Amino acid sequence: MTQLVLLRHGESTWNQENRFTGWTDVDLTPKGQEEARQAGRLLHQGGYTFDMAYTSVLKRAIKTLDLCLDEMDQLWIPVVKSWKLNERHYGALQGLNKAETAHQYGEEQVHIWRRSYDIPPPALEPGDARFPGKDPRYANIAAALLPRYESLKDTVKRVVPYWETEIAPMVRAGKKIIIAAHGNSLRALVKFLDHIPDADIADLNIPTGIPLVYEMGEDLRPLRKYYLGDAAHIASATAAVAAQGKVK
Ligand SMILES: O=C(O)[C@@H](CO)OP(=O)(O)O
Repeated sequence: MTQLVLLRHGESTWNQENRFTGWTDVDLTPKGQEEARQAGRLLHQGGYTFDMAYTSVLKRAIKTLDLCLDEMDQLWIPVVKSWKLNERHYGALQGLNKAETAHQYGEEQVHIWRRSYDIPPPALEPGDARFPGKDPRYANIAAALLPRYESLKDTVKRVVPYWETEIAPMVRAGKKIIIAAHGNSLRALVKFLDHIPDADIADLNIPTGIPLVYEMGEDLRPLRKYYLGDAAHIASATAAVAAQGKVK
């Protein structure tokens, strides 16, 4: 049996402000930092240890991993950062308040933008200063590979090959891995691991800062998965993510 832990970053400033975030590199709030530390405490109390960690190139995931590993006294493990684990690129929605967008375009449209499998958000205009090609952290990546928007399906197309070529071989080799990433990059991975049909993925919401443990067979087929922590808190945090697209 192998084990894998997925961890969505703690609350970010734009989670707190209820803004579409995507590739915008916003920081954790104090609550988000505490969620990350609490994740580390739960993992430590549960006797978990890791050989390696993977995260994105966005500071809310990097800092979450750091705070979590600090609580576990495991800051020394190798950490690989990849843009392939970044959040879904939310295109021209990035920065908009989700409830205001629901007010303007309707809750149904916002739900489609947030949770449909293959309907993308509006693209960034050519020349938009937010295009990742203008950001030095993506300087070594061909501009054609960098998104101006992504549907979840597009996110699956970058996350799953990264899982298959970089992370899965480590898990197969018996390495204990934690992946600290984002709501939708983790939804993409969970969809793949659990074989969730396209039509059903809309119902999956992942709360911030709560470790999700997978127990897997040798073939990396999930046998069991569970969040660590208080069940009522996990349920309300998950429902709160789903409700972010409602008119307030
Ligand atoms: O804004 C985002 O980038 C994501 C995660 O915070 O939001 P949503 O849950 O609406 O897909």
